[in-house]
Amino acid sequence: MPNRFSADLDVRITDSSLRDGSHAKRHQFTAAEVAAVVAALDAAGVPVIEVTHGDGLGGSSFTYGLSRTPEQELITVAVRTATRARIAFLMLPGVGVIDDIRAAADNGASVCRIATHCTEADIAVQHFGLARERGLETVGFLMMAHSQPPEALARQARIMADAGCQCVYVVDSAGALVLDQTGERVAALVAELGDDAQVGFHGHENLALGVANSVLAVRAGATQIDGSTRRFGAGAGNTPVEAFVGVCDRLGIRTGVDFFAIVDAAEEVVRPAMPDECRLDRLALIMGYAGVYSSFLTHAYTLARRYDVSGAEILVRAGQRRLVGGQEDQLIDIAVQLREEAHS
Ligand SMILES: CC[C@H](O)CC(=O)C(=O)O
Ligand SMILES: [Mn+2]
Repeated sequence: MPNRFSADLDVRITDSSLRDGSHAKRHQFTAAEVAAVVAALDAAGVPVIEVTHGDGLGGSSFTYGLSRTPEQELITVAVRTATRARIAFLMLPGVGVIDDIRAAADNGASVCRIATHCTEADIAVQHFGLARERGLETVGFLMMAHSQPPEALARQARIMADAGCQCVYVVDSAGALVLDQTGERVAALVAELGDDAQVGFHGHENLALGVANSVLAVRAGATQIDGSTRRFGAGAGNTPVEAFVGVCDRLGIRTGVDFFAIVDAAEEVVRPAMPDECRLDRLALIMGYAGVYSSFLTHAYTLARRYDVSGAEILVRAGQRRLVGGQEDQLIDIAVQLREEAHS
């Protein structure tokens, strides 16, 4: 397997349970839960662990959901707990501000991941610049990557790489990419970026393809893969790290993560921190099928109850409106509209 970036690993895994899982947890992590999960993942050899509000730095708000514990406190606890793993944070320009990056760096996080909708890479330019100035490793997230063809994504990846991004991710926010569609997008980025930046893949389980899509991403040249232990993430959850590690072991792809240790961590440490299993239920499947942003799931459940309308219908209409991350307030509009239609 070609690997241009590391002698020891074919793929570097980033565990997103403590960031993407924040959506499923409605942002209610305690410092003790973060310490326990980081200790277990670190001991299993997970090289990078992401810790932030689900919507990234600055996400704690009425629109996205208030955090129980300030995210900078969680980052600090994670940094203090990890012995080998690097701690990453996510930020969406506009949800967070540049001072949030400075604070995360001051608190010891060392991987800065900047996420934009996959047609809007240019809004991240100053953030990559600052992160590199601060000596942070940089990662770019092109979200909702199913919605653009490979060539368009590659052009956006180029913008990120030119701004100082060291690894651009194809982010399947809706869990909507199907097998070769993943490989084609990753391959387009690899061809565009060459030695200028690595390529990564972040999958969701809404069509039950997280592991398969991730393997195809690796075969197409991705060298960084995201997952969440026990699938703890938005929608039906993320690519399960423990299953991906097991599959990689079987395929001879070196991840550096101990399969049995991560399986134990999933069962004994991560599961107890989860409010429920992340399920491939009706709403999650609809998200994958209709191409809807995974983090809309908890909002759809809440609004369906509040307005006594169908959560499935909210998500179908969100797909028809082609809503992107950050447009959570439009879900309220859809729910109100459904309510009015039901009573007219
Ligand atoms: C709100 C940010 C979002 O959850 C990032 C992400 O993980 C994705 O788009 O899948
Ligand atoms: Mn995600």
